[in-house]
Amino acid sequence: MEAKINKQAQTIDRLSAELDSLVSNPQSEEAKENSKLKYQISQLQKAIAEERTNLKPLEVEMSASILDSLVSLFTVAIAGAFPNVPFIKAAVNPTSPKQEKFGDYQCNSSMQIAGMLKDAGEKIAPRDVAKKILDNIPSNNLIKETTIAGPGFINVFMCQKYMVNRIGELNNLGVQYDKSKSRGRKVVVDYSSPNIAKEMHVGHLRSTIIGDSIANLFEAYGYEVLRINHVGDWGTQFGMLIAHLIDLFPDYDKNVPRISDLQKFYKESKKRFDDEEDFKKRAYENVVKLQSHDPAIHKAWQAICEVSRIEFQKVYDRLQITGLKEVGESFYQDKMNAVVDQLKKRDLLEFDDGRYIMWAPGIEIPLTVVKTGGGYTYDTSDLTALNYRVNEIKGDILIYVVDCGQELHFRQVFAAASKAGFYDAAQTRVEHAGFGVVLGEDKKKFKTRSGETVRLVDLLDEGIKRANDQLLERGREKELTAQEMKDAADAVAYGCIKYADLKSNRKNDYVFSFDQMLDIRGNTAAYLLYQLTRIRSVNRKVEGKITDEEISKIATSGQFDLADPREFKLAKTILRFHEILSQAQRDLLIHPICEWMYDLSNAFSQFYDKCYIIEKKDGKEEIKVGRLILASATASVMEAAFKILGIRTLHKM
Ligand SMILES: NC(=[NH2+])NCCC[C@H](N)C(=O)O
Repeated sequence: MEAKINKQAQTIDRLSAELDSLVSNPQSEEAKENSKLKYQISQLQKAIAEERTNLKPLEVEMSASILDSLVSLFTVAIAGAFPNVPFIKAAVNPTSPKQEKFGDYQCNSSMQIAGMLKDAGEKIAPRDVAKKILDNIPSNNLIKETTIAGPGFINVFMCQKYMVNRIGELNNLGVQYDKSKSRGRKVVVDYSSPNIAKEMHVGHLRSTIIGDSIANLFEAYGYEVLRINHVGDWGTQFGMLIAHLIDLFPDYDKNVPRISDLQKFYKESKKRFDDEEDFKKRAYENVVKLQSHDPAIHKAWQAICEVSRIEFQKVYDRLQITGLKEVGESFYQDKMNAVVDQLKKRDLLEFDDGRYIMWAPGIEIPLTVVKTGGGYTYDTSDLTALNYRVNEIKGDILIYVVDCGQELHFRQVFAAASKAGFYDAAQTRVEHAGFGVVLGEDKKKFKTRSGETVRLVDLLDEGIKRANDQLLERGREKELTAQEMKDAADAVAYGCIKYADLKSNRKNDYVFSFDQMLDIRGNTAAYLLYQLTRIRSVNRKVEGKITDEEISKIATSGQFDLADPREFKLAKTILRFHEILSQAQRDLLIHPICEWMYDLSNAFSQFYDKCYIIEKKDGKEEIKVGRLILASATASVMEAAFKILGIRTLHKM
């Protein structure tokens, strides 16, 4: 019985998440008009309602995310107030800065419920709906007060005592992540994934940066995260690369070939392939030999992979990307036969002009599973990889951080895999987290002045140079040691490159601009890292005047208040941490974390300008301990957020 309820609860969660992402997906704003989407939404609502009716009574689920807790409280209240309404999840949002005087959060479900009641023939004004909802709010320690505004909005004011306790806890324990939902669950994140023997380009940089922070996010909440580098290390192009390698480096199996420029090597091979008949023939033979594991040819292939790997690793080392495990396309070679056999057995493949294709439900273009001549494709290897990740690795969540250009490919693969029974969407969350292309400041494809692809190492070098120049401009070499200067330049350069990417909605194209990303006055890592050093230095003001123990005692007892509106605002922003991260896990969008960090830093500045840590009263100094606690809580959540973004913080800069 318990297990059944759990499963239903999970189904509701999943459906709600699907619904939320349909409704909140910014790109689908116009598409909302789209009747297909509307239908989907109403079907989802119905499905949720059905699950709900089997699952009574609803229970309040309080969590570290204040928003999620409020949603739960209101959801329960609505179910209690209107047991016959086919139930929806309460719509609660934090109020915008302009509306803050009307409340901290707002629930606007009353109108919708009144509409649903009206459809069912019952007339009741939204404001009366709101009253009834409020009568049914379960007792809790979160809400201080509520008001009904306008046509039936419910404004929620947060309880200060609750906030004080949570801030005190942050001071004493640091950020705590609720791991109850992640226990024993695995997340597979496929990211970076460059191609062997080709230059790793800015697209792979995006994938690396975004993928790494998605992986960090799930890991923070206790999931077992597998970071998979699905490198393109297989395919017919290796035939020609191997032929060229054998000609140029006959001792390839003894010494790592010194190919300094793989791009050039690739181009040379291609040219010979196109021009020389004999070379072409050898290239084809190599493909066959590679597939049949001919030892010498296999070694040549490995040598080429090794050269690439060394190049990739340079980028990973500099960006401090760790834990990324290479499981490339070649890994699935021997597993593809079995998958194709299964598909054939289930009669899912269609013979079409020499090749085997597979139609996936709802998708106009079929997958090519077997090429004319028997070879496999990118579709085949991804179907196989998905099957492996679900059924061998036992992943519960699969995430593919790959450019939006491959959106159709992933829709095909996911739909086909589900049709083939490789996974059940009710059990396994499988998502393509796509991202847009990188543009230069001229809004054209990102290239060097001479039109070449930008080498990532060069790009990173330039970042370091610019960050260093900036530090010199600010005269920092007078304060910092040589090592501190180097650390600062590294952290600022890589931090800024990462942050600039992460702060824009990944689905959009993104303009790469060093000037913007390094601007110490803008919403950049440079600015935020600097803010963090300031926040951390607050303690210095009271050095020798109060001990950490005394501070933590006050934090524990909750004997401080948030009387000044700037203190209150800062506390409220700090406490949105888990709400923001919970949404990020739902949407796989990182930019709201950056927006929140910027808000947090602004809230801190406003607080710090007006709320003095030491106040003079009748000629006596009074230490405002609550303010110290607020500053330390700010630093804790900010550091935690930087960690998730994969950005190293500094003590001095
Ligand atoms: N499972 C995957 N298909 N992952 C992404 C691979 C990306 C591919 N190597 C590329 O550079 O475009």
